[in-house]
Amino acid sequence: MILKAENLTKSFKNGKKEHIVLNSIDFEVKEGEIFSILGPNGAGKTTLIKLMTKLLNPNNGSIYYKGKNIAKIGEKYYKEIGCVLEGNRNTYWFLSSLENIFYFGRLYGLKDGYIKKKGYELLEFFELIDDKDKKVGQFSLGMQQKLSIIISLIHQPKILFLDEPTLGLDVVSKLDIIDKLKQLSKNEGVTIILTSHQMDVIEKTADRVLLLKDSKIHFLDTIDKLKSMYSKNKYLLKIEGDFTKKQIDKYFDGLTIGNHTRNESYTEIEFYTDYCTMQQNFLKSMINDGIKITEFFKIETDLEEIIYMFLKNQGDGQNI
Ligand SMILES: Nc1ncnc2c1ncn2[C@@H]1O[C@H](COP(=O)(O)OP(=O)(O)OP(=O)(O)O)[C@@H](O)[C@H]1O
Repeated sequence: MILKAENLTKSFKNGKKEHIVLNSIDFEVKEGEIFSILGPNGAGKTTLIKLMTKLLNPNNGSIYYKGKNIAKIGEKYYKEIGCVLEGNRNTYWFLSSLENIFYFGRLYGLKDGYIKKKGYELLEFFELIDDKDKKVGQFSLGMQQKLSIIISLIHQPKILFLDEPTLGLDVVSKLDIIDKLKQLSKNEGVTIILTSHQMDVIEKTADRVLLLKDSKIHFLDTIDKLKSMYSKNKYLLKIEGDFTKKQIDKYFDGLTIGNHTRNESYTEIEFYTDYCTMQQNFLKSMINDGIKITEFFKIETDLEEIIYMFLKNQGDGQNI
């Protein structure tokens, strides 16, 4: 475990009212993992990142880095972490990428020789080496984001915090950044803590996800666990000819019906069920009644759908 939050509470004053964003939450981040923070708009994801990077102080509770309270570590903590918050204010547009790297490297107190070596290494790794002398103002969004990440890695932090790292990026840039983050975590052992609203990014990167809602943690585990706990079996059945409403009611009695299409030549029905035996029984009786089934398969529920239903149901997973 590299980071631990204990009884963490953060509220903001909204006029005379106190708005509690995080209410006494506890969690641990494992060394080298990619840890994703999810939640609806305003859930407190950025606030949590700001608390972990000491840009904000909690009202209550503590965060421990390798067992030490970050409030007591002082400036040294910033040598252990790197951070890219949302937006492109992290770099200077009138400077080249290499000049930006030197500027920020020197702010960390690093020697020029080291900055050059590490800077070139990172520029190579992120495939920006050919653009080292180009002004950042001429960079695409994807290139700017890569440079921001390079800068946040120049002092070899143990933890990298990223707030919406792939926001606004095209598919290629997004996949490229995802690939680099995975390599950093798996090969270099960098712990990555990120927020994102893009479920494909979470699904491709995260070892574990923390789901925030209503100032509490509703889930903290792997995506597979989330899927196995909250995804219901969703199936599609296609049959020849028009299936009457009466027939649907007869055969699908007790099952949740999703989208369905009916026309003269075929009927397509999506339905949810948890019970294998029930499916088999109703399929059997359909076949016995001479109904011709042309397709029958399970539809994978994607993460976006699961999270949506999970949050809609207050995280209790009922009705999914
Ligand atoms: N400095 C601040 N002063 C007052 N309220 C704040 C401050 N920072 C955040 N908040 C409030 O705290 C809540 C959580 O904000 P935060 O930005 O952490 O949410 P988020 O989960 O990152 O949202 P989003 O997904 O929209 O980026 C919001 O209601 C926001 O208005």
